[in-house]
Amino acid sequence: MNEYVIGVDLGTSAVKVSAMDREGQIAAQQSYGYDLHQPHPGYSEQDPRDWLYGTTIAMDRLILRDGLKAEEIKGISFSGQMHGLVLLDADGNVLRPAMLWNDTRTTKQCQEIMDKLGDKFIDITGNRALEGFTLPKLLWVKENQPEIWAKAKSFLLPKDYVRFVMTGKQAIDYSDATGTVLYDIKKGTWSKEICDAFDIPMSMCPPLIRSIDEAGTVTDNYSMFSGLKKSTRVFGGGGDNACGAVGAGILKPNMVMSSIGTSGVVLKYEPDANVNYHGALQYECHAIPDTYYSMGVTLAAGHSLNWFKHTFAADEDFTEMVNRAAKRPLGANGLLFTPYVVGERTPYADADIRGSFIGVDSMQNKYDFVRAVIEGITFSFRDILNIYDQHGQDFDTVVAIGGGAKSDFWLQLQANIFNKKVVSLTNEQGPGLGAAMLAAVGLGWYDSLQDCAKKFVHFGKSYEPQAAAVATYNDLYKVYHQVYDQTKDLSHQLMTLRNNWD
Ligand SMILES: Nc1ncnc2c1ncn2[C@@H]1O[C@H](COP(=O)(O)OP(=O)(O)O)[C@@H](O)[C@H]1O
Ligand SMILES: O=C(CO)[C@@H](O)[C@H](O)COP(=O)(O)O
Repeated sequence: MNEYVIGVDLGTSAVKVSAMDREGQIAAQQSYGYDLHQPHPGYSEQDPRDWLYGTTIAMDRLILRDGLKAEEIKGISFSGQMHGLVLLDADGNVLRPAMLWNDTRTTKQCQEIMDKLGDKFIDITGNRALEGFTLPKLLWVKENQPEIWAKAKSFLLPKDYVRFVMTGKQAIDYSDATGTVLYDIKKGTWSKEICDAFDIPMSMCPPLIRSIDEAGTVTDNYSMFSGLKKSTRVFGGGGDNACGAVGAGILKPNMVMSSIGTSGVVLKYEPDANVNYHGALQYECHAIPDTYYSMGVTLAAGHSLNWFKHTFAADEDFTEMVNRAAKRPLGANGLLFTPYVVGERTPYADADIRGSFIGVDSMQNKYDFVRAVIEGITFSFRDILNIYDQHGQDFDTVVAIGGGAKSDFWLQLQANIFNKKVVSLTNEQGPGLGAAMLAAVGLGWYDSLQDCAKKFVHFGKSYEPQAAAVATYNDLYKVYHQVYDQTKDLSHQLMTLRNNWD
């Protein structure tokens, strides 16, 4: 009999499920898309039921369309979009739409957190309070929706909610717990000090589990709807970037990952909890037990390109649009784009900054604009790499994952803008692959994630920096780097006007 593990990658644009055999070969994949709701500037929400339906339908299709037998599915684990607040009542019902990682309505609450605890907050959590994180969202609900807050008994993160419905048990894994900023990174527990400071009952924080720990088995109900066997073992899983890093083989300090999904991420493996970037980068528990990672996040990486496509090239094929942009000259005929279309997180924690095109010229065409968007997103990653440079961190290889890594052009562009070797994976399902590996190790198929990586992770093509392009992009980056400072006052004035119109 064949035996499979399933990695569920609960992304922002879609859920992708991948079935893998013991040798790390992909047996089948399915995905299901869902909407993002942005009812006001800075708001970003999804209905947790959409994640649930999407995951169940995708899982059903693995069985009905791809012919996997339910009894062959031995284990399931998750990779989830991080930080999103799913608020539950005493019976485990969802109380309001989930507030996502790119929801930036909580600037006031972040300020209050930092005013009250300051550096102590960074010491405890490893992070500054930023709008996307879960604690400020809890405080926002408490302040603005007291009738909902009164019913709230616990909270979960996105993938933990899907796992809860699957198994009937609530838990959060350590890699996602750090992203709540309610977690004490040195003690390895929920922080009583932070909960007390902001009057969050400790009882709201669910039990903590490791990414490779068994969280339960499939409930009667979920078995009936999904076609999964009740004996299927379900493992903790991790935040999407931790899982992406596992699936990309980022298992030692000299390697860095770049991920172009809805968000953009530059991530580095860290062996212990003592490295201090003073909040300039996020610091999180890894999905590999007792290890950590740091990262910087561009809020709208793939999201900027998707926005441009929906708005100006809705009828075009995505790949064709990117291929046409690749044929435009380096630097898009003098057009620069900053990807701050939903505000920014790293290096500018600024909810009110907005994107701009600088250098618009009547000789440019639509594909210069697409190219400028792609180049601008990649320059924003270089801003993050600069922070690592400033902290004396050195590495020579970047492993690229995410939807953006499907494009040869974008992979080469990363090598040229970063001036580093960029390596792709033979299958770019980084986070889903990482999630499947967590289930494989949880089941005992492998002794460790490092062992599992030897079978499951396969590096693909390498992209070396091209000297002439590197020089051109160095010059352009010097201009790009000034755009934030020179446009922030204008963006803030516009945001004040918009808020008055609402
Ligand atoms: N062929 C392609 N070329 C370049 N970028 C792509 C391509 N296909 C998808 N993308 C980008 O990848 C992003 C989706 O990446 P993915 O890792 O699936 O996101 P998420 O996990 O956030 O749902 C999209 O926002 C899109 O901009
Ligand atoms: O906020 C973060 C990390 O801190 C994001 O990376 C989210 O975890 C969403 O990821 P994608 O949907 O872009 O994969």
